[in-house]
Amino acid sequence: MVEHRDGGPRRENRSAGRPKSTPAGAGQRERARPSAKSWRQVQPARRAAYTVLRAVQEDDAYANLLLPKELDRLGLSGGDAALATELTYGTLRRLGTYDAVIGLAADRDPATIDAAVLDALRLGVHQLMSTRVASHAAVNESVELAREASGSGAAGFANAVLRRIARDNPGDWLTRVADTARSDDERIGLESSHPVWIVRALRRALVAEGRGEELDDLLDADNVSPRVTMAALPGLAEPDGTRTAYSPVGFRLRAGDPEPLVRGSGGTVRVQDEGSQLAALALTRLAPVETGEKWLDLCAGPGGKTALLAADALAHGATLEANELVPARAGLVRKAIAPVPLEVVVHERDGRELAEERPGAYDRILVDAPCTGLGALRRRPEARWRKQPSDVAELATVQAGLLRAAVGALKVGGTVAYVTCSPHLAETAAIVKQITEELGDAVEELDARAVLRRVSRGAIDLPAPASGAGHAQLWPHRHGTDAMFIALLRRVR
Ligand SMILES: C[S@@+](CC[C@H](N)C(=O)[O-])C[C@H]1O[C@@H](n2cnc3c(N)ncnc32)[C@H](O)[C@@H]1O
Repeated sequence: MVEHRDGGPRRENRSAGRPKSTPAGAGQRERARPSAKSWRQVQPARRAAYTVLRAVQEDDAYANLLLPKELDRLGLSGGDAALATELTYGTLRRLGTYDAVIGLAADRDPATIDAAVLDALRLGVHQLMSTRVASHAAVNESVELAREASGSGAAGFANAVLRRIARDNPGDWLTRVADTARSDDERIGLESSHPVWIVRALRRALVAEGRGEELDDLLDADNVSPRVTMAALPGLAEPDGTRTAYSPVGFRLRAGDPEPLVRGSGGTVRVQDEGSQLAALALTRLAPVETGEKWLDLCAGPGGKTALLAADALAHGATLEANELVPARAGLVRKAIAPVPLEVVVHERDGRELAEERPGAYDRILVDAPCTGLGALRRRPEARWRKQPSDVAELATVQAGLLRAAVGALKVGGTVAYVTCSPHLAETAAIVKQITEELGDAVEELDARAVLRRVSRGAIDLPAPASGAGHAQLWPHRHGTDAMFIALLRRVR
């Protein structure tokens, strides 16, 4: 039986506890610098992907931050860069399924396989099961990577496992993997490569709005790279491409790399998920802005939404302050808003303290709260394996504290937008319910879905939750956005 943590692959050092007598893959660790010959044998795109996989497993690196550096270091661009990206992201996303396949093909728990060899196997399995790469290339280069990592014994082991996997088609392996599941949720987790606790959390969120039947589509969407969406800062730039369906400032490039357009625009055009655009605009456009309104972005780093708030504040004569707990991220906020000619003070504080010190000060506050990020799994390929159910409870305390403090910092009649890029009910509806119950008739929840329908360029499918609450939930499979949650609370006394 393949061992999983909640259906996901184990992340502990896979060498630990490995039986000394196990054969190949296990280890003689004849690790040495790759020979000139082996450097020739492994394509740079595969080598880049493998390097990133290793760093993600060993150093807790983030693939989306490390991969561009690795591409740069190896001088990869165009098709090679695209291949390296697909191999890295695809392998990381599908790790749960691939480890289960490897466990069956090797007839041993993947946790007992040398970690560096296991990563080489995962890269090979991804190519065999999910790409059109020729199987001899997928097998040979992964075997070479295993050899470099752990010697000829490991190469023999990797060769045997990958050839066994290559013999049958991916559908057969998926059926075998599904047959190992002890429950329906575990089966769904293994097939879709999601930890079981995340499968359940996503299902609960969909069921809450009467759309439980969309779960498979959502899990599939998590395994596909999102299309790049751009935002044109209102009043400072115009959408320059195919317009997106919902955001009035969103568009897609006709083709190619967004970087030259971003640079050429002086930062007034930027890459931004359409859901993030809508979340910011739901606050700035929920009602006409009165000149002199005071706005605050309480959890601003790295500043994507701050830039949109700043542009709308500038256009309508409002003022804006921003705050971010982590100084390095506060620096990113300053950079993000630099293209907007508006004076914005960026505080570096715990948002709860900052807001508590300013009772009744603001007309509009954005609380884009720190969260598990379960709504952005498609763009953070390793995140699903890193997050733990215990993270949710810890974050919920901070989220409730930030929202409570933000409401206190509103003027009477002012509005806070509570936003997360997670659809987990404990981080979304439960936080809003807790704070509205706590504050009683001091706050009212506005109809965020109606606001979004007004802001949106086109019709937007936002079912009402059975609870009757006013929030809006966006979804990757339905809207093509990250799963952003948006609730609007108005202070009424
Ligand atoms: C979801 S991110 C915000 C994303 C940002 N609004 C954007 O669109 O680019 C949440 C941010 O809150 C920050 N944060 C975490 N705890 C905080 C706290 N207690 N007070 C203020 N900021 C906090 C995190 O460092 C993180 O940068």
